[in-house]
Amino acid sequence: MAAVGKTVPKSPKPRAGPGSLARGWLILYNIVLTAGWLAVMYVYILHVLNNSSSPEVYSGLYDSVEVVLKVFQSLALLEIVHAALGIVPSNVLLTAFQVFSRVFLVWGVMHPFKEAQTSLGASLCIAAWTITEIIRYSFYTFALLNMKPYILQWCRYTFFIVLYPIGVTGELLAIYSSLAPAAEQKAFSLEMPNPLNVSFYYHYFLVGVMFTYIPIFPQLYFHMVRQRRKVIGGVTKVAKKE
Ligand SMILES: CCCCCCCCCCCCC/C=C/C(=O)SCCNC(=O)CCNC(=O)[C@H](O)C(C)(C)COP(=O)(O)OP(=O)(O)OC[C@H]1O[C@@H](n2cnc3c(N)ncnc32)[C@H](O)[C@@H]1OP(=O)(O)O
Repeated sequence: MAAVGKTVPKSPKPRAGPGSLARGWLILYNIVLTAGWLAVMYVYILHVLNNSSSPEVYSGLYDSVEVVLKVFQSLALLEIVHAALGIVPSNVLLTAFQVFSRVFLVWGVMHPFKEAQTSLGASLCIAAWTITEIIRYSFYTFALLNMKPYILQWCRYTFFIVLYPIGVTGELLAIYSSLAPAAEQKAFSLEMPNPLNVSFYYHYFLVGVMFTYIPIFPQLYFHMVRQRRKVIGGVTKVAKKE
């Protein structure tokens, strides 16, 4: 019997899922993105198998995956839209940091600079992104279909522990490889004198981006640690008999 005067803890309200139109869209989106990243993985593995004994094994990898990578990494921008519209309960800011950093790597670092394309960093981060995204989008698809295979859920909330550091190391190495060519070519830079009376040096901007990883990466990482605790790491509370 509940004691008089004692407050009974409220159980959290179950969160409403997306409406049927949004749900249909998300299922389609997640299936397409799973297929896209599977295609990246297929091309990646094929490239490695065909070049296993040559230095091209990592230096030529970007050329092989370029088109599929660009398409499917860019489609991730829709994730920010999903979070902003509230059709998925993700944090908009964290999602934006996560997606922008990758889209920026693809279009602002690898696309313009051969040195970044052929760096070890590029193949490291592309491998980490690919494994993460195949698991993540397929997990979301199953979840929307009211199925949550435990193995997939476990991978979704565990692999990041090693894949995040690998991905970030790869990204930083790729940006680092682009610094010298960016400075040399004065790429995307604006020198004085000019009518706007401002100067902009892209290689300094790239250095600035590298520094932003210091405050932002731990936030993303510990967000995932909290998600892991919430989803698979919870302690089962046994109700005490009074
Ligand atoms: C000029 C620009 C410069 C920018 C500079 C920025 C610097 C940034 C530095 C940081 C660098 C990071 C680099 C990243 C590298 C890598 O990715 S390496 C590979 C390893 N990576 C990972 O493992 C990624 C892990 N991160 C994420 O998954 C996300 O990005 C996240 C935003 C951090 C995840 O958060 P969240 O959305 O909260 O996670 P979930 O638990 O999965 O989802 C919460 C709920 O939302 C539902 N949901 C989300 N998306 C979908 C979807 N597409 N479809 C359906 N449902 C979705 C999900 O199911 C959850 O719902 P509930 O179960 O009901 O809670």
